[in-house]
Amino acid sequence: MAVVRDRRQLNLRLPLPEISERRPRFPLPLPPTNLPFSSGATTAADLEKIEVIGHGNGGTVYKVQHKRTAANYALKVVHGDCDPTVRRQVLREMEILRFTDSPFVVQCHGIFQKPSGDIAILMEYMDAGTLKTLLETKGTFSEVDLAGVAGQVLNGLSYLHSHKIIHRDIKPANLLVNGNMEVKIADFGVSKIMRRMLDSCNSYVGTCAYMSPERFDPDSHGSNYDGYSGDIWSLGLTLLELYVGHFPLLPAGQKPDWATLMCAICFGEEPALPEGVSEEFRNFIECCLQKDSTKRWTAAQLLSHPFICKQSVI
Ligand SMILES: Nc1ncnc2c1ncn2[C@@H]1O[C@H](COP(=O)(O)OP(=O)(O)OP(=O)(O)O)[C@@H](O)[C@H]1O
Repeated sequence: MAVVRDRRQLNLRLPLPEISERRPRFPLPLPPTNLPFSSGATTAADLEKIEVIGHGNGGTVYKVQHKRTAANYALKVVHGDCDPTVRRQVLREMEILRFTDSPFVVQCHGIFQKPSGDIAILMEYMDAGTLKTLLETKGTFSEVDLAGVAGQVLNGLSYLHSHKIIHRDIKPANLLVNGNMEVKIADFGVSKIMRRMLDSCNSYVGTCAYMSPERFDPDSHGSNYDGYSGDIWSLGLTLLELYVGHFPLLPAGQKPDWATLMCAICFGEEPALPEGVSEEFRNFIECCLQKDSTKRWTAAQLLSHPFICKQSVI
């Protein structure tokens, strides 16, 4: 991780990706404009760094406060001289975040670039951490809580998939939570925008523990799988992990190495739920974790599953 320098003089002149033939043609809404940073005259000097939230592959995320409004935000800062792969991931994340506008996807409030090339993405601040940290600090989730989580993530995935965006890295650490227990999808560094109907989605990116069998071993599952169903597999594993308290394809405490994961995901039994769970939850998880991706339900279909619908009418 590169040393973090002072970036108070960031300005708002970011050369956003060129409109080209390969840009998506779908009418994604632009981010809302009623933001404290919508004026080109505003600089990142208006933000005060409060603390470091965490470090990722791509840089450092700070909690910052807007001096005039006292509103809190998260600022992800990435060095201009970072590894080219990391830079590509940040640009991809920017490209997606600046277009998406859903209550179930973390909101982007602005993008800054320094002449040095350092980039900063200003996002809404999710003050309760991630589903991973909640699992670690508060323990496993009840079925009722999981139905709430699943409904929100499915709404986010349904939005993304309807705009031809595949997340490709759904896991507890990439689902942010705020104090109202609102869950939002974040971290689009390895996502893919399906620009044309025939785009294939078989590249090996994302966290392999949550990868679907067809992504792990595309040759055995046909090389042109659509990718959307891979997000559903990852969601199923995520929910199961939040329920049982450990990565569900391996015994508790076992560290997953690549070969063990490959065997568990591609050749192991379909992940099973423990005794005592409701029939709705068991069936919901089965709909997500079908090894045959063509049998997996879509995000839109899962939103009508009794496990989700039953909870929303209680
Ligand atoms: N909008 C946000 N609000 C609150 N915390 C955030 C926000 N965005 C990211 N974080 C937190 O900041 C930390 C670093 O995030 P970042 O996205 O840079 O890396 P990562 O997801 O941990 O790892 P990587 O991107 O390398 O997979 C994580 O703990 C993440 O949960």
